[in-house]
Amino acid sequence: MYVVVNAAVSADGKLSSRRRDQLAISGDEDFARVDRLRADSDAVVVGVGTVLADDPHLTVKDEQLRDRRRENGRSANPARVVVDSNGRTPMDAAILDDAATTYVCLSENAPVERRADLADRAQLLTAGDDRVDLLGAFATLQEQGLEQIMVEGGGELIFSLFEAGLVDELRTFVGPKIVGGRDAPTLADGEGFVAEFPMLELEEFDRLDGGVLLTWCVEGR
Ligand SMILES: NC(=O)C1=CN([C@@H]2O[C@H](COP(=O)(O)OP(=O)(O)OC[C@H]3O[C@@H](n4cnc5c(N)ncnc54)[C@H](OP(=O)(O)O)[C@@H]3O)[C@@H](O)[C@H]2O)C=CC1
Ligand SMILES: Nc1nc(O)c(N)c(N[C@@H]2O[C@H](COP(=O)(O)O)[C@@H](O)[C@H]2O)n1
Repeated sequence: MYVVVNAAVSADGKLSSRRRDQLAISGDEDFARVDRLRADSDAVVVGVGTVLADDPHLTVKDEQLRDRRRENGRSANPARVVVDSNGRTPMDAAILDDAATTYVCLSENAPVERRADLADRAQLLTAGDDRVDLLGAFATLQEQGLEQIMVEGGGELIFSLFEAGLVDELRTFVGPKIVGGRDAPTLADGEGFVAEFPMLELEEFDRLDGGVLLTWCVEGR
């Protein structure tokens, strides 16, 4: 399995504003790059915080990219995965439509009624007692044949994935905007590291959309 985390941050490192609703940081060029990365992936993963905040669809937008996937014997869209300990994904969430297979990763704590509802629209997998155990969940996704994984956020999930040692590559678009706010989400939130910080090696940097795309490899992976 190879895990790429992709996110867009403002020049001051925020994923969105303190209101935690969807904020366009990328421009057209970067959104097109993200679409190509989705098209190259077997699955696109987000945390339930992103589902509740953004209601993302997580599909490939460019028809030619979807056609190319079909020509290669793949589904038009990659699978979608939401990490959701208690089954909080709303039944009318865009990721539960029939545009792609969706996996909901739950913990043992998820109420039976929520499981029953979600099972109508998604494949359920369970890992962890109170919170999703990411190592367990990602191992199950790999058993399902999902090898090339793209993670789109948000900050809580990205931190936990680094903590679990699951990230191979980080692609960060840094956009020309200041958002500010001590409570605005950043690329890696969670509890934060105080020692044994994950270290990165810069592989590439490219100017686009008035900002910069940074491609980092995680040391030791
Ligand atoms: N600019 C960008 O590229 C992007 C921006 N965003 C923005 O980010 C914000 C959402 O981010 P955020 O609030 O951090 O939410 P996340 O999408 O990171 O989801 C976090 C939630 O996932 C669940 N979860 C389950 N297991 C774990 C685990 N092991 N580790 C971490 N989380 C786990 C938790 O909820 P529970 O306990 O209920 O399971 C947790 O609260 C929004 O404002 C959105 O707009 C999001 C994506 C990309
Ligand atoms: N790459 C990127 N740039 C931004 O500026 C963003 N706000 C995001 N957000 C992510 O894209 C998801 C929306 O996907 P759909 O268009 O609905 O398919 C959103 O939930 C974030 O994960 N990404």
